[in-house]
Amino acid sequence: MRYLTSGESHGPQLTAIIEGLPAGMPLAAIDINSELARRQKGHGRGRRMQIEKDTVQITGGVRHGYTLGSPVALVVENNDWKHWTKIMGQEPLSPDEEDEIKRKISRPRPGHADLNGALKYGHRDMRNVLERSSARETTVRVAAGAVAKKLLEELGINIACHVIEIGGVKSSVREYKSLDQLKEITENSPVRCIDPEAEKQMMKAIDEAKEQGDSIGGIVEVIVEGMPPGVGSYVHYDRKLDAKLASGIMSINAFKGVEIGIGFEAASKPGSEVHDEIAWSEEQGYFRKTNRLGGLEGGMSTGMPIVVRGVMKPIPTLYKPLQSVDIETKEPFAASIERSDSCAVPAAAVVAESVVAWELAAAIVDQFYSDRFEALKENIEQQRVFAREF
Ligand SMILES: Cc1cc2nc3c(=O)[nH]c(=O)nc-3n(C[C@H](O)[C@H](O)[C@H](O)COP(=O)(O)O)c2cc1C
Ligand SMILES: C=C(O[C@@H]1CC(C(=O)O)=C[C@@H](OP(=O)(O)O)[C@H]1O)C(=O)O
Repeated sequence: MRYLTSGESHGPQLTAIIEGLPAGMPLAAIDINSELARRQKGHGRGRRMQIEKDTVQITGGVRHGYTLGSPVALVVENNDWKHWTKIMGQEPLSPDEEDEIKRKISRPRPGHADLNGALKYGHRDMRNVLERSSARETTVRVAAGAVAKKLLEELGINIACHVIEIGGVKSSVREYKSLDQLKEITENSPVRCIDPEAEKQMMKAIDEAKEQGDSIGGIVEVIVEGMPPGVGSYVHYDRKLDAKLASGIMSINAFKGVEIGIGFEAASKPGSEVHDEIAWSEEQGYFRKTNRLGGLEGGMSTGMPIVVRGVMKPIPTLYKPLQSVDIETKEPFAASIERSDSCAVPAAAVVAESVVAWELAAAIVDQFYSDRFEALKENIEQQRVFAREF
């Protein structure tokens, strides 16, 4: 199963085409719209999020609320597009507008894709780079992830996310009764954090960064319950499930690191405090007494909760810009300022949840017979029974 996306940040729409979904899976726009709305929330977002009200149109692959097995096409229109038709070259310019509107972006922002993209594709107007390198594209990645989440949900697999650090403020509440409880709390938190004290400090840190024309990053965590054991494989590098999850997280704009389970902490601990002892019970079959390795061993799911974290760097566009060089004059200049978020970690948590959902759903669809959704459901149930009785 795979998908591609198309569309510019200020173009008319974003599109995703998903190939390889089973036939007969229930799917409605409402399943996707709720996820799009989650991605738009979060303290620290810029004005763009007030302009957009992201909603999806399913323009292919679904009939009477069920997938057909043909490619599923998802479209999200950009409300902001109507303000950009001239800049994006879709409307003729009058001679007195030419100079003003065709003005090139020539001062690359450190940390964004501007300069590398210009050097790669030869664009002297770096708007041609930023339009596609913008995280606006994560809208349709979340739409594709919502389809994956629907598939997982139907198979009894539950997924959630939360923010565990922003600008150095750490959440110290790491216990929760259930994933559903975690979801309920984070949906009501402006920073998607389950620690009310840390939540206040995180919001303060975001406001301070904004006031100072600066930006801050953070760490998000995704948890998945109900994965059957044995998804992925140890036999080849490109079938390892942990590698796929890491690649998915690293593909999100501004993500610079990934951890699975205790992650980097494993470096300083003895093996006896890292590996999870194996146990067995009649009702559960095999299980681990702890879950320090985050539900993955040997590139495969263990059946324990999958725990993946990702670190997001601070947003590169700064209202108090860093020094850069104008590519036309080669003179030093302050980097250009585009309207920007000051912190997008809460939104990025939803993106991380979506990419994890996608990678897990794709691994399942690729591993089990999945032309017919009902058959896939039976196969997953059989795998659970097989593992329990093994
Ligand atoms: C949800 C989200 C929102 C973002 N918003 C902005 C923004 O408003 N301004 C900005 O400069 N970068 C923003 N970024 C980060 C850039 O898109 C990212 O840094 C850029 O694409 C360069 O890629 P890299 O950081 O992965 O190297 C955002 C990222 C995410 C995930
Ligand atoms: C549009 C979104 O995020 C954008 C990501 C982004 C960037 O450079 O990555 C820059 C900003 O774009 P704009 O200049 O249009 O406000 C953000 O708003 C979104 O998340 O939907």
